[in-house]
Parts: sequence; structure tokens; C-alpha cells
Amino acid sequence: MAVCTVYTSQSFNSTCSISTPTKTHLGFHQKQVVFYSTGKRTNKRGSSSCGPCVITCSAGDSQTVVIGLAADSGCGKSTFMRRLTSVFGGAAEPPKGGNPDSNTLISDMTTVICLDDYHSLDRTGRKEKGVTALDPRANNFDLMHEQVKALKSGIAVEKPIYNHVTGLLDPPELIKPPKILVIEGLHPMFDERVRDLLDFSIYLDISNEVKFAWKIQRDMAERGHSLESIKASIEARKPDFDAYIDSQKQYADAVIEVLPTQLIPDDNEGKVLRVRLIMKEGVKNFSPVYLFDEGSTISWIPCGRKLTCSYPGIKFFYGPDTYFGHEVSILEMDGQFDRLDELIYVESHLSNISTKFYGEVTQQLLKHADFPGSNNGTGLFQTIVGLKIRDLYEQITASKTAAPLEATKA
Ligand SMILES: Nc1ncnc2c1ncn2[C@@H]1O[C@H](COP(=O)(O)OP(=O)(O)OP(=O)(O)O)[C@@H](O)[C@H]1O
Ligand SMILES: O=C(CO)[C@H](O)[C@H](O)COP(=O)(O)O
Repeated sequence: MAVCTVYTSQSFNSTCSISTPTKTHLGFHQKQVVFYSTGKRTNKRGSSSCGPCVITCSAGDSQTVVIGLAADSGCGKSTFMRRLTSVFGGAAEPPKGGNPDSNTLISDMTTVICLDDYHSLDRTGRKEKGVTALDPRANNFDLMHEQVKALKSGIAVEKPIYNHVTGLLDPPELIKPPKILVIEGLHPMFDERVRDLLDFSIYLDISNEVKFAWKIQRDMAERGHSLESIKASIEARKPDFDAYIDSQKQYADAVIEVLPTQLIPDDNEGKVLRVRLIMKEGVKNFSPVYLFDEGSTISWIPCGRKLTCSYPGIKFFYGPDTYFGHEVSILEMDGQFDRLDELIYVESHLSNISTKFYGEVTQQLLKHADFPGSNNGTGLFQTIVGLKIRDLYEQITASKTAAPLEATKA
């Protein structure tokens, strides 16, 4: 009897079959399909003595909704993820009993995987080849595509781990298909195949001035780096950042742009921020948020009797625009809240925010008042995008449950 050797990094949570030119084996279950026959992990499906093998797996019962979040390092992805998982309830934690340096966060509804895990070159490898982690040549997009596709169709995968402590690639961890999969990191929208798997995509666009201020705050104050080394690291990453990361924002369904304030002339402190939520029109299951009147152009200073504002105040803007040739709606907030509980006044003038009860945005922000950006547009818009993602997820799952019913009726 021919022996077929299958090399795969995948494991399966559903019924699978393997077919070779000579034989088809049906009904394989998870553990029977995963072979590491050489004792070494390899990311390629392959074959040995019996010719090419094809593995076919039926999808699990429910489909995973996939969200992409792109940003440079140190631009607030983790903070955004904490706000998003909080909207769905339950704490997000690394896989239980797994690698303590895992980058994955799992909660009841969501699994957040960090795309750094698809670095194909470790720290030494990148140094030897003279490439940065932002360079596509340092990342395995074939595996990223294969695994995101598998998870989306309900199939578990053995995902590699990039260890940020050692700079090495660690043995893989098992990721089961969640209800909502968030892929966050440098390149969720770089590869067209991966991009096509996304149900919704977000880009955090932090201007250079603000990025620098945040880096100083974290890497100098918390990690003991020098000002020169921070400057040098930003400069060294810039060409690849422009070429491979920043270029992805054209594909995003929502962009959160963070800029220095316009309320303080020549501000160079970077503490007060002007934040713009750019929302693409015509995205399936997503209707942009608006202020007062959908489609109008509105400038609003809410400070006065109902909102306490110290210098330099708060200014909102809302209106239609174009972004990389797409029609968009833009909601902008410049300035910061003195009293977070008064945000309810602003919330009550926003529509399409996908809340389940009056004041949910304010409640979410108050709950995480200690997260960076809770008193400005970054926290406000991240929270709103979190609620929109919940709404998108509910619409997708509702349409799936409704579909068989419709079919029966017909
Ligand atoms: N909205 C914000 N307002 C002010 N500072 C912020 C905000 N978001 C993030 N920061 C600052 O930037 C730092 C990095 O944030 P965070 O860890 O969320 O980013 P990240 O993109 O996940 O970073 P990395 O990829 O390097 O892990 C924080 O420690 C904080 O100092
Ligand atoms: O841009 C990054 C994404 O977080 C990191 O720089 C990249 O993952 C390499 O990590 P490290 O510096 O820990 O080797």
C-alpha cells in the first residue's frame, strides 16, 4: 500500500479528505490529517511516494468574520484592540497554557492575531539580509493567506509565533476559528489575497509629529531608550513605512487619522490632537456615522452650557469628501474633553453610531478612562468603530441565519 506523506502546518476542526492519484481517503478527522513526518514543521503542503496530495475540508458550521487593522508599530493598535474586545465583553487573554510570549489575544467572541507572527525572517535573518520587518521580503504572505482563509472557513490552524523578546520564530500555536478574527499589524491589506478575505478594514494613520511624541512617551519614559535612538529608528523605518505600510490606507474601509491640533497656532507639544474618522461610502454592512444631518457639511463648537471646555476648546467637523478616489464621509474632532461624562452631550448629536442603548459610547469611554486617548477623538472614534464592527458582525450572522429560511420559502 502506498504511503502518502502530507506536510502541512494546518490542523483541522472538521471532516477532511485526502486524495492522491491512487486513493481517496474520506472522513479524516483533525489529528489524523496533521502529519509532521520529518519531525520538522514546514509550511507547505506536499507529497512523497504517492504523488501530489490534495486535502479538502468541509467548513465548520459558522463562518468567521475577519477584520483587518493596519498601523505602524507604536501607533495604538493594542489600545484599539482593548477597546474593541471590550465592546464584545469578556477579557482578552493569551492562549491558556501556551507560549508566554504569544502575541495572540483570545476572548469569548474575538481572537486577535498579530501579523508579526508571519515574519519569515527572524531578527538575525533581517539583519543579515539588510531588510526591515516592514519589507514584504521579511514576511510570509502565502502562509498568512492560507491560514486566514482556513480560519475564515472554520478550520483551525497551527500559526507560527514571532517572539519579540528573543527575536526568534517559536514553535507554532493552535488557533481555532473564532466568531470574529482580527488580524492586526503591519500588513493586513498589503497582499491582495489577504485583503479580499477581510469583511472590514481599518487603518490607523498617525502623523509623523504625533507618532514621534507617542514614541518618546513610551520608549523613552517606559523603555529607557534615548531620544537619538528613537529618532534614528523612525528615520530608518521611514522609506519602507511609506512604501509598504502607509500605502495600504487607500484600501481601508475606515481610517482614523491623528494630526496635531489646529486650535493652538504652531503647536509642537503634540498633546492636543485633531482626529479624523474617514469612512468609505458603499461598504457592505457599514453605514457611516454622521453629525446632525447626513450628507451636509457641518462645523460645530459644542463648548458652552452643556460641555465644559478649557483652552483650546473643542471643534467638530462633519462632511462628505473623496479619499484615494473613493467617496467618503469625514467626522473630525479637534481638542479634548475636560469631563468625560459630558461626552453624552456630543454622543446624543451623533447618528448611526450602532449603540444598543442611549449613552453606550460614553459608558464605554468612561469604563476605560485610563486608556490613552480616552479624552479625545482617538478614544471616541476607536470606540465608535468598535460598535460599528459589532453591528457589522451582527448583520453578517443575521443574513446567514436568514438565508436558509429564504431558500425554504422560495
Ligand atoms: N490615543 C492615544 N493617545 C495618546 N497616546 C497614545 C494613544 N494610543 C497610543 N498611545 C501611546 O502609544 C503607545 C503605543 O500604543 P500601543 O501599545 O497601543 O500601540 P501598538 O501599535 O500596539 O504598538 P506595538 O505595535 O509597538 O506593540 C502607548 O504606550 C501610548 O504611549
Ligand atoms: O514593526 C514591528 C511590528 O511590531 C516590529 O519592529 C517587528 O515585528 C520586529 O520586531 P522586533 O523589533 O521585536 O524584532
